[in-house]
Amino acid sequence: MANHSSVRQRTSLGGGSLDEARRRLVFPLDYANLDEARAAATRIAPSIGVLKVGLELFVREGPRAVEIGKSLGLDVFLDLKLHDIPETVARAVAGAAALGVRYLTVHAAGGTEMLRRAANEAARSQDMILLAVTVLTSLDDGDLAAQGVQGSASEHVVRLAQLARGAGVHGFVASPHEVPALREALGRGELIVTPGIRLGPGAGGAQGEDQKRIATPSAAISAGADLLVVGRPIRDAADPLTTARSIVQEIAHTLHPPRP
Ligand SMILES: O=c1ccn([C@@H]2O[C@H](COP(=O)(O)O)[C@@H](O)[C@H]2O)c(=O)[nH]1
Repeated sequence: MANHSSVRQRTSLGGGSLDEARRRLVFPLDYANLDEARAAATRIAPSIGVLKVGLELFVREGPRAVEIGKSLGLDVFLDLKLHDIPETVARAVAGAAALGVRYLTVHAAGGTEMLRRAANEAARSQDMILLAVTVLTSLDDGDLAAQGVQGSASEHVVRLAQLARGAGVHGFVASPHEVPALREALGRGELIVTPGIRLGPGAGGAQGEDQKRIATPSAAISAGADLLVVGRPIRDAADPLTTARSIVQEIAHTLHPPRP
């Protein structure tokens, strides 16, 4: 099992300003087929650190989607959000490790035994980092109340992250809003990944699409996030590469503000 601080260290997020910022940007290959995904990945590759393969592409194309990132020399994040009985999840984690992915997600809500089996299986692979998805960024306090969850999304995120850490998971997916509470509860050594990133002033409310807990890249970095997942703001931009580059600049300036 990975030790307390090693997961964040293993991502090597330090280094030069622009290169460090680039390595923190995760681009989801949310495309309908391999050709579209490969074309987009090839175009955007110089400005990102990680390619994320999610349900849409993996369900259609399977492991060939993972090969896109590997062939471009990028870390691959397999975002399958596994949530099933412990035996089934453990065997799926072993399968993902065999594909050579760097990151893999499971749902923290799967419970202690499922998380423990997943973490043990992930630890067999030297390179794979298991991430526990806490509360999806598309949910807010009202959605959680409708599911019978007591308290705020932030409280639930911390509760689930603590459960996952107790089971041996040291990386977490949450919205930028919960990062300060997670850092306070878990310390600096854990890896925190934040989707729900939106650009510009609209990030305060209007431009979230189905995302409900959103923030700008600079707000996420200031809050203490390690990796930022930015999908549609790049994918659907008129010029995706320029948009990705400007996000990298924003991350770099937030990490290392220019001296006055
Ligand atoms: O809580 C979560 C967990 C995962 N995601 C994934 O991140 C991207 C976000 O895409 P956008 O287009 O930037 O909204 C997407 O692949 C999700 O499956 C998430 O959004 N929230």
